Amino acid sequence: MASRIKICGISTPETLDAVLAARAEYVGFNFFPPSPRHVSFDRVAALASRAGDRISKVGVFVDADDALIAAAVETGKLDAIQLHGEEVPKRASELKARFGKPVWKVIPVSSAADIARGADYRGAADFILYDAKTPKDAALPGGMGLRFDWSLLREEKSRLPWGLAGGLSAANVADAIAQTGAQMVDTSSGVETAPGAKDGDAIAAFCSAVRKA
Ligand SMILES: O=C(O)c1ccccc1N[C@@H]1O[C@H](COP(=O)(O)O)[C@@H](O)[C@H]1O
Repeated sequence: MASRIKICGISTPETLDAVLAARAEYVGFNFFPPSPRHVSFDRVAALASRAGDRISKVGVFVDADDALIAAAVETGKLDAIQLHGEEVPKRASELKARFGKPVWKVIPVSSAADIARGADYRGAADFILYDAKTPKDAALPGGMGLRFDWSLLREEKSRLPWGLAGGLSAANVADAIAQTGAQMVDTSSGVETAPGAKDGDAIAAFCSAVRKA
């Protein structure tokens, strides 16, 4: 079965239409203010209503408080909450209980020990997304086009559904799927011409490469 696809960091109607046309399963809206892909509430309301039920809408949060997540869930009509910060398992379970939405926990990876941390979220999160660890002094914890050593995923034992992110593009996603068997692949900067500027052709090429993989 083809891997599911998430295109993350969508902030314009034109690029949302490209994601819909390419039949990705998930679109990501970024609620981390320092990100070049951050969306305002006004904008996300318009995007959510344009998308309707044609795609699952995932909100990306970095150590956000409940008030921000509540406003985003409501305004962006979110179907899932992606935690891309240092949220511990207890925080993931609290958010799952409070909002009644699937919680995706991102695990930043640079070693086998990081992959093992996925199991800590059993019973707390619904889905694990393995992404490359960004440098300590980086402005963003994701969205930097960095890859990790995919062979580390051979040790994946969380027993949770999981996906792969980090430096994926149309050029390497088939190889990533072949090497890891990822059930879902997620990209942001790999379908851009500049940080935050998504490219419709690159989105289509990415989705096509996943389906051919
Ligand atoms: O994209 C961002 O700006 C971002 C900011 C803060 C947290 C997460 C962010 N993006 C996520 O990171 C992955 C990997 O990005 P990339 O493909 O390597 O550019 C992306 O899929 C988003 O889920």
